[in-house]
Amino acid sequence: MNMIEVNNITKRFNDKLVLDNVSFKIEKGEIFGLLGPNGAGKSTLMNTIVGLIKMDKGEIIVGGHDINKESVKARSMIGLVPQEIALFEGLNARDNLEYWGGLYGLKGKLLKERVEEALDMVALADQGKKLVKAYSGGMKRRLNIAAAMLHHPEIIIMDEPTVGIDPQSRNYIFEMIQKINKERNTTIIYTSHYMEEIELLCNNIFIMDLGKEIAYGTKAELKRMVQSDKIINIKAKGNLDMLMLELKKLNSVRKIDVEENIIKIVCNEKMNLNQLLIEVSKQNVEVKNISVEEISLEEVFLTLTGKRLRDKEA
Ligand SMILES: Nc1ncnc2c1ncn2[C@@H]1O[C@H](COP(=O)(O)OP(=O)(O)OP(=O)(O)O)[C@@H](O)[C@H]1O
Repeated sequence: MNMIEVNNITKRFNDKLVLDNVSFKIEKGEIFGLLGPNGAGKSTLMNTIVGLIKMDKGEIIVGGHDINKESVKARSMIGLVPQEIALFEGLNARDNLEYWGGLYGLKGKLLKERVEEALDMVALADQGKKLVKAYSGGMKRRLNIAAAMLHHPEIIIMDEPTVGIDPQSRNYIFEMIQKINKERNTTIIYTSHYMEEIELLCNNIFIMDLGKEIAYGTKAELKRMVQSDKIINIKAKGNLDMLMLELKKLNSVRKIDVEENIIKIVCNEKMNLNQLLIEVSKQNVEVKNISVEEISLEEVFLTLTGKRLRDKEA
């Protein structure tokens, strides 16, 4: 069953096209990864799915409900964890969650139970009485996630939940996502510009940049798109610029970079190692080491877009 259908969404801010005919489907119980560099349009897309931003064209169906026509029903199925922390610093964690639970219509014993359950889920049960202003950034983010799950939504959307947090909180968040997905079959949309997080958590992946689909499919399918590619690393000393110029002339070379003393060559299946070695031996370089690597999602992105995923903190 499709939990979310995004059909041909287009959105402009003034004259700027921010979402360009985006479409995908997410099945119930999937952990769906939305990956793209800063400014790709991820937050705009998430906010459109929850109905906070109106699309110019297209259609979004959440659990069978059109977000424009049956917005209350559609929105009630979603717990959104926004990028910005939405907590009262002067209240403790429990009081914050009680406030949010109240907004979802929870009260009395059920509200108390859900608050304890959510605190437990994000491993903050023993910190519930602490004022939020005394929390670390990672703890705040975990509490923010707890707030989004109080009403047991069928879908949780997390907009870059691990930006700028400590590794321990990041691990708690990963464990929590996997647990809630396994135990409650919650559908998760996880947006990130960290390739390794998407690779670890998600079954299906949508890669976007500049508002457009770059690639969409399972991890295996995405890797298969550039499957015949391999990466050859040559560690060498000497005139590497000259060597790179010569190697670029080979038809089988798709991309070539140099970092310190290592030349990294992304090449297709036509690459003949002998030919490569002949080219290398013609140049005035001393080869220290040659190795062949398996392709990663980072390389898939790089090969498809010609760009490295920019890091938020960079
Ligand atoms: N309210 C707005 N008005 C005008 N332009 C906007 C608005 N919101 C977003 N944009 C622009 O739309 C583009 C996509 O932004 P968006 O925040 O959706 O990207 P993102 O992939 O979530 O990036 P990040 O990882 O930095 O959060 C950017 O160029 C941004 O400047």
